[in-house]
Amino acid sequence: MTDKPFLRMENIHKRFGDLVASGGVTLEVEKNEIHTLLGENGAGKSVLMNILCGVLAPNEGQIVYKGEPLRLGSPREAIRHGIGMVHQHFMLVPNLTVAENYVLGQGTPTRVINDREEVHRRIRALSDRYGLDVRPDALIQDLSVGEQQRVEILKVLFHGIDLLILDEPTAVLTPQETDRLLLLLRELVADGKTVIFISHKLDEVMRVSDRISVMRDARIVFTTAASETNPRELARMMVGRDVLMELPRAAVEPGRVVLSVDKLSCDSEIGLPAVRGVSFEVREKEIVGIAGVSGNGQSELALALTGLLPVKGGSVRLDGEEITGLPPSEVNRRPIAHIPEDRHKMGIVLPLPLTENVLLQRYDRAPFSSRGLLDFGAITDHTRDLIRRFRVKTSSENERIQNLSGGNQQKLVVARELARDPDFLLINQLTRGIDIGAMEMVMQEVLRQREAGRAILLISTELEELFAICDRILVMYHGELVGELPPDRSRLEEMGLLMAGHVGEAAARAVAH
Ligand SMILES: Nc1ncnc2c1ncn2[C@@H]1O[C@H](COP(=O)(O)OP(=O)(O)OP(=O)(O)O)[C@@H](O)[C@H]1O
Repeated sequence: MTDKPFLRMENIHKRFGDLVASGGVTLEVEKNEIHTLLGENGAGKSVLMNILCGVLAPNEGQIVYKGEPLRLGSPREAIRHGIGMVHQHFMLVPNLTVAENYVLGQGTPTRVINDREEVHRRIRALSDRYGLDVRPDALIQDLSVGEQQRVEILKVLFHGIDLLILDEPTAVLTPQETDRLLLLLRELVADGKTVIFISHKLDEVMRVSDRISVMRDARIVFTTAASETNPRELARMMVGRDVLMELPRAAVEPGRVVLSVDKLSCDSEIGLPAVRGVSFEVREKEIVGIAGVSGNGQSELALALTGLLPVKGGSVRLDGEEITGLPPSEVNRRPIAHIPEDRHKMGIVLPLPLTENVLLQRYDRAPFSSRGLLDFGAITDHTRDLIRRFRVKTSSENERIQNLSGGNQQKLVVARELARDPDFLLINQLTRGIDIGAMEMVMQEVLRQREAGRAILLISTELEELFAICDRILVMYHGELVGELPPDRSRLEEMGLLMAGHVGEAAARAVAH
């Protein structure tokens, strides 16, 4: 046993203009461990990992890997050294098969690339070994998010990696998929691999990690064995203060009905029944939650409410006006704000600066334009105000939004939508990718919207988020609303039963309350 670590990133500096993303980071990772990187949004976790996998070059510092200095010119070189990364946003080509995607990564010897049977055989063998359920000839576009995640992981294994980096792999997974992934990571480590894991979810970090390092302001400030810490200490190390999560809620009486949905039905994009006759109302000064395992019609419900998916039956009324089936451009003229599930697909335009992303769908409205002319002063002032209020980490309002960290992109989308002054606020996954300190701030902002009289529908797979801010929670299962519960943590078990479709059992538990 040598005392040299498996990996040492030493005094790593990375600057983008004036912005310091790594300010002299030193990180040591031992062979055969799961080492978690924690830190606030924009702390520099992804940048550091992008340096380790050859996507970015550091300005200073060195990497020593397996006792040798490592200089990487590209991800391909990193893969050749056995280092592979699964990024926050999947990098698969949707209209190619799994096997075709794998051989696109050129780290594989040419002989194998040319031998389709051999590629398929290796994929099947790895899939069987780790129970990944990946079919080599499946088209990526036909796979669920969880399946695509497994395809990404198997891709890295296919290239023979020893050090696997996963950047927020559980952000879009269901709790069941997360459990499965965490087990897989332990199996990989038992098989001699080493894992670096990034997540904002402290419970899973505590469950899976051997050691944990916390980044703050572009540096590592704390490294510990998981067995010697707890979520509270980790939160404090990340954010620099205690994080409460018990948010003060003003007692307000719900007012008039703002959104009224009656027997609404719609199909999914591939034509299967997704929402089956759901009815509910959302009133002023009320946050109504929709809980459910993802894939039970919640996404389609959000799209149907905003005109992005055709309605098959039923009606949607906003402020008493029938808006069922209106095209998105018309819905957008109504006082609705929408925080979408997938910010990259719907929330933002990556190559545009923050100012123009704030302006999306509002370029023809005061205060951003008057008499057909854009008022750049007003746009800049408004964007700066959002950046300040929501503590979005960016070098300036003119930065392209793609250069912001994932959590900071989400904060900007939330800030933009809350500032629209809507009557009805539709939120599908509020805190996806957001760190725990910012999560508290964002949830407080949503509560403020409630007090200001908005009607809010919060669709979420995060039960903690729903319990923290909702007034009542509806549970969706197989396209139907199967129950309603108060946001009372003692009813968690009932909620779990409803989410799994065990309506009768849940009703039996409810009698006990
Ligand atoms: N290509 C780039 N150009 C300019 N700035 C960048 C670029 N890439 C990253 N940054 C900046 O570097 C800082 C660190 O970003 P990074 O993505 O590493 O954060 P993170 O810790 O992974 O955050 P999150 O938890 O939100 O994913 C951020 O302020 C980000 O805006």
